[in-house]
Formats: sequence, structure tokens, C-alpha cells
Amino acid sequence: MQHRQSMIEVVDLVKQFGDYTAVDAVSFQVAEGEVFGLLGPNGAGKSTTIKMLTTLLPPTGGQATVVGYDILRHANAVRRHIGYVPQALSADGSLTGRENLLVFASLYDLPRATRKAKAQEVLTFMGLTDVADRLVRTYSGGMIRRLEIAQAMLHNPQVLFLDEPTVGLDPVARKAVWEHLEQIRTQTGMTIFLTTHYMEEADNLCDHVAIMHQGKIVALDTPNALKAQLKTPNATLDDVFAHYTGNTLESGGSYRDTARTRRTARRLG
Ligand SMILES: Nc1ncnc2c1ncn2[C@@H]1O[C@H](COP(=O)(O)OP(=O)(O)OP(=O)(O)O)[C@@H](O)[C@H]1O
Repeated sequence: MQHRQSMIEVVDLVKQFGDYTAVDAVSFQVAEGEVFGLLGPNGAGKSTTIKMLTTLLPPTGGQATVVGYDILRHANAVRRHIGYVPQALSADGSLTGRENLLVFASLYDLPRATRKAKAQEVLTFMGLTDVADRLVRTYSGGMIRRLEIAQAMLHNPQVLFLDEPTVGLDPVARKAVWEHLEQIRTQTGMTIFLTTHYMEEADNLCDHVAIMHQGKIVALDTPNALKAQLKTPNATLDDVFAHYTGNTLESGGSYRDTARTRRTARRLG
């Protein structure tokens, strides 16, 4: 059951909601230690794909393994080996950062004697030591995101899934999240799977990028290879996206991003 050629293997994965096909026979592989980006506009099927791979949503068809375990037959084993940072807020604004981590440490059932030290370790790793004992509702959006990543790393998962990790963040906060993700990859060797609709994010962080459009993967390669295939001088990933889908992606600051940011602020009180 456990085979290690790749950390994620997806074959013809399908998700239908009624008559609507949100994910349409998607196939790809993610090698151990790489950062893999699923890039696409709102509604492309990215979140639905990540929810199936994290065992939150059963597929309608196809197969997938994560860390060698089948997402349907061995869902519990998948859950033990992955970390997940959802789009929706996963930190409690009325607790401190450290308290949030201790809640997650107990949820993951880490040995009691190790919980405090492990919380401190991930706080340091994500650059949150100075604010660890402040209420999360006083954190900036970027700090909250880094705390959520810290929460998802507590049990040393082999694959970290992040759904739009920097949506709604300003460019400085976004860059800080990128730097920390890069550090996770180099220092822990963790495999990282993220969804994004930011070209710059995919270009900066990802070893491989799959472009998703209307439920299908229309291109998959390294960012440089995707750009080189266009044969246009100085092609960008935006050009690649336009080439494969006939559309351009907004570069952020959309109504939807703003709505999400406001929702986050409101929930933190
Ligand atoms: N539970 C559901 N029931 C019906 N339709 C759904 C459901 N979840 C998602 N969809 C539809 O499936 C399509 C893909 O949604 P999905 O959330 O996967 O897209 P996305 O690429 O992640 O975009 P976003 O950034 O908006 O989350 C959308 O058209 C969405 O409306």
C-alpha cells in the first residue's frame, strides 16, 4: 500500500456536484520535497481538489494516494501524515497564539510532555515568538497566516496542504509567508501543495505548476518550462495562463479577496 515514488499521485480524479463537474478527470504527481502549485482563477476547482486530497470531500471518480495511502480506503492514515491550512480562518481570535498551538497539539494528540516545547519550536520557526502571548485578534493578517501554518506543522506532517495561503494579504505580508514556506521546505524537506491565483506566488515558490481551468488541468510543468514553451521573449506566467485559457488572472485586490479579508477581520472581532 505504501509506495514512495511520489508523495501525491492523482489519477483521473473527478468531483461532481449534481450535474456540475467541478473537477474533471485531473491527473498529476508530486515528488517528495517539492513545492507544487495548483494555479487557477476563482471557481477553477482548486479548493475542491485540495479538499478531496485532504479527505474532507469524497471524490466522484478516479483515484489518489497521499504519502502512499489511498484517500478513500486509508483516509485516517492520510490525515495523520498531512497538515492542512484551509482558506477559512482556523485560529481562535480570543486565544493567544501559543494557546491556539496548545489546542492543536492536544487535537493532534502529541505527547503531553512535548506540547509546550513543540509549540515554542513552531512559534520560533514561523517568526512569532514576540507575539506568542498576545491575543490573536490583535494580529495582522500575515501573522495569523503564519500562526495557521505553525498549527498545521505541529505534528511534523510529510505533506503540507495550503489553500490560497496569501489571499487578502498585502505584498509585504505575502513575501513573509513565502519566505517561511521556503524555509519549511529547505529545513524540513516537507512536501508542499498549495493552490493560488497569484502568478507571482506560483513563479516564486513552486517547482511545478499545474494550471487549472474549468475543472481541467490544461498545462503542467516548471514555471520556466511553461514560459519557455510560449516562445515569446520574456513571457510571464500571466502570458502562459492567457495562452492556455484565453483569460487573464487578476493580480489580487479583487472584491472577493477584500470580502475574505473583511470576513477574517470580523471573525477576529
Ligand atoms: N459544495 C458545492 N456544491 C455545489 N457546487 C460547488 C460546491 N463546492 C464548489 N462548487 C462549485 O465548484 C466549482 C469549483 O469550486 P472551487 O471552490 O473548487 O474553485 P476554486 O478554484 O478553489 O476557486 P475559489 O478560489 O473560489 O475557491 C465552482 O463553480 C463552485 O461554485
